[in-house]
Amino acid sequence: MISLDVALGERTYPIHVGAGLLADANRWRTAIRGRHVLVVSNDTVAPLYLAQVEAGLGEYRHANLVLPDGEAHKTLATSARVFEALAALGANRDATILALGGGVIGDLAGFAAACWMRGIDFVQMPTTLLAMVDSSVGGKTGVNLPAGKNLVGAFHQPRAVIADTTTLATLPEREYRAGLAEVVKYGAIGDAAFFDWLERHVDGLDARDEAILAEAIAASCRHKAGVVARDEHEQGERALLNFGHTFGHALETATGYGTLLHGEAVAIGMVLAARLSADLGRAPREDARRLARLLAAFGLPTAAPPADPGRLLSLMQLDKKNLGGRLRLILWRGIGAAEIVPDVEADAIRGVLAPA
Ligand SMILES: NC(=O)c1ccc[n+]([C@@H]2O[C@H](COP(=O)([O-])OP(=O)(O)OC[C@H]3O[C@@H](n4cnc5c(N)ncnc54)[C@H](O)[C@@H]3O)[C@@H](O)[C@H]2O)c1
Ligand SMILES: O=C(O)C(=O)C[C@@H](O)[C@H](O)[C@H](O)COP(=O)(O)O
Ligand SMILES: [Zn+2]
Repeated sequence: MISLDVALGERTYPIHVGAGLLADANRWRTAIRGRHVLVVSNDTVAPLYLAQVEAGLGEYRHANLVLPDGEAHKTLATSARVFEALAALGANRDATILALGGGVIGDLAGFAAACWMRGIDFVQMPTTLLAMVDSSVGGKTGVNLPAGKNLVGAFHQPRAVIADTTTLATLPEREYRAGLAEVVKYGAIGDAAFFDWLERHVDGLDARDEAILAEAIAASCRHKAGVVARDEHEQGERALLNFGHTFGHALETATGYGTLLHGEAVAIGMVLAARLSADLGRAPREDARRLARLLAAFGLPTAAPPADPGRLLSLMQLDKKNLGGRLRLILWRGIGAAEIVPDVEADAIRGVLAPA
């Protein structure tokens, strides 16, 4: 097992990554402070893993809420179902939500935890690669609106992250590959040596080699934990974690949530951001090609599906990073170096959005 902390003073919390952790209730029960526990999961994950979690909940007053699966359900309406379940359980301020699932469940259950009685504890129990390396860490919680991704949300840190890597055995191939996109992101934005390492370990990661995968998850969590500890509320450096996301979120919204997986949209978004950086003379074009090659080697898409560039641009205009009506994007200086660019010309963006 690998353990590391997200260092946030009194709110510091552990990330545990290892095989069999869901069944090891002693590991995660210490994160539960009160008597009431609501387990939030979905109808794909619950049949696989809920029993293991329930077995560890002996003396707690607990209930389960099993939601329909899918990004299309990461909505305000679904959060209302979590609030209703908390009310039915009689959950007070010392209640804890256990979020058992991928990033959709983590974001949604975390958002409900941030809102219920103005904030209760929650524990992230990620079961996808993407959730283990990214969404379970850092306290960004929220839901989508038809107008855009994650437009309603709160920063609310979990009490612990329990990543049981045995759950990855049942993760479908396409979802696994989508998780690799966020792993590549860490190398692309801030760690050229890690990027090189990923290039050398494509086969091992493809094969889900246990040791190589554990190293990739640990490295990703270390990156994210470091950034979050230094800039919890995205006043600066944390925005770099959004590399590829302004494009990616616009594509997810434009194509209807769930058509493109988040990781796939981010893969395409990173390629577009890298190409835009090269067009603007900020990054070597060969680095942009190298990034696209690595993503393609992981079986990820690198070109946008048909979508109206005007609509994409208007969706990008509602991105949370924009200030003063200006498009503020995460661009690139090349492998291992991303940067915040405060005022990117719409015409330059149109250039990379235009169908090839
Ligand atoms: N909060 C953050 O910092 C952050 C970071 C990255 C992504 N996100 C969000 O995370 C979401 C994407 O998360 P995701 O990629 O985990 O998608 P997801 O939660 O939809 O899970 C992917 C699919 O895998 C299934 N699944 C989950 N675990 C499984 C398992 N062990 N075995 C079999 N099937 C399993 C799910 O039911 C779902 O069908 C997006 O909404 C994205 O915006 C948030
Ligand atoms: O943790 C962060 O900060 C990130 O940006 C991580 C992203 O991978 C993630 O998709 C996040 O949900 C995007 O946040 P948003 O602020 O753009 O909605
Ligand atoms: Zn992301």
